[in-house]
Amino acid sequence: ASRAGQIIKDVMHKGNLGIVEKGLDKNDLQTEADRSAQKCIIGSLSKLFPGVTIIGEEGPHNDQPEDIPSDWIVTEQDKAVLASDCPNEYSKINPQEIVVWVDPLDGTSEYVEGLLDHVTVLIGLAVKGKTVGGVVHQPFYNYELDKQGVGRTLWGLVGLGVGGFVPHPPPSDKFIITTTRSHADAVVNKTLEALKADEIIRVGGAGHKVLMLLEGKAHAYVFASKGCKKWDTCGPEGVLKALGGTLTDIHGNEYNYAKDVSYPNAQGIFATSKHVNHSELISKIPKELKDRFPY
Ligand SMILES: Nc1ncnc2c1ncn2[C@@H]1O[C@H](COP(=O)(O)O)[C@@H](OP(=O)(O)O)[C@H]1O
Ligand SMILES: [Mg+2]
Ligand SMILES: [Mg+2]
Ligand SMILES: [Mg+2]
Repeated sequence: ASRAGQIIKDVMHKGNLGIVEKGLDKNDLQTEADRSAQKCIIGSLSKLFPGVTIIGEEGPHNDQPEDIPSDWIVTEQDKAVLASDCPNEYSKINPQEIVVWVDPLDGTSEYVEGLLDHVTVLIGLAVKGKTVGGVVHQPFYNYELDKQGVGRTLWGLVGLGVGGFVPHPPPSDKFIITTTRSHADAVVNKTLEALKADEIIRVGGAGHKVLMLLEGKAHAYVFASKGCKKWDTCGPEGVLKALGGTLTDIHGNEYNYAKDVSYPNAQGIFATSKHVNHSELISKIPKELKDRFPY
């Protein structure tokens, strides 16, 4: 994830983002950074873990090894994480039961607009369809103060814990929701109104919004839309879950991350930190809004 983050920075510094619109949707962009970062992550992981299914946002991985620059292929692993004991529940997993969901650049709209700290690299780990871990790398963390910064990498594994950041509870004297800044519609906004937050913070990226929960800047991430996909949520959910938080659809059901599922999170996103009563908050969404999902 951090090598991909460096590639994302290199593309920004070169200045030609190579933007294309995906399909017919002017709100769904892809840049050279999305494409190259995915080659780096999937090229590296598929070499290290050939039996594991890896699914990336930017399409199937058809590259031959010689098509990927050799310095994009990472073989070293994080010594600090590997020094931890692997929880027992993971000691007998077959590679066939694992799916890795890769969002090489989350927050592409914000990357293009220069809101650089909204950008993250997301790698999620699912076993038998359930999210068990994740990595959220923020390449431009603190970039306005620390121009030479290397970003930061947050990780979590259910049963082991989290690393790369200091968890923080949200304020107890007000209720804050974070949501999309670039993909809102009438249903998204009506759902937010029903929850009666004191403050709504609109920022880019599914990864960035889960960061806000991890660091106590918001109580809930609510997005009543089918726009997010499995690669947007698996990685962030892994870190959140490892810290006792919850990410579900707007009915309160967990998503299935097995390799044959459809990509859209068609029933919306509802995520809370462990300091919030998830089901009580979901019960505040009016039935007529919930009944619109999936749509
Ligand atoms: N209506 C929509 N169409 C396409 N993608 C959408 C979408 N709504 C949300 N997403 C995707 O979900 C992620 C989080 O969105 P948001 O920042 O609006 O909360 C973004 O991921 P990417 O930037 O990786 O594509 C975004 O593209
Ligand atoms: Mg995208
Ligand atoms: Mg994304
Ligand atoms: Mg993306």
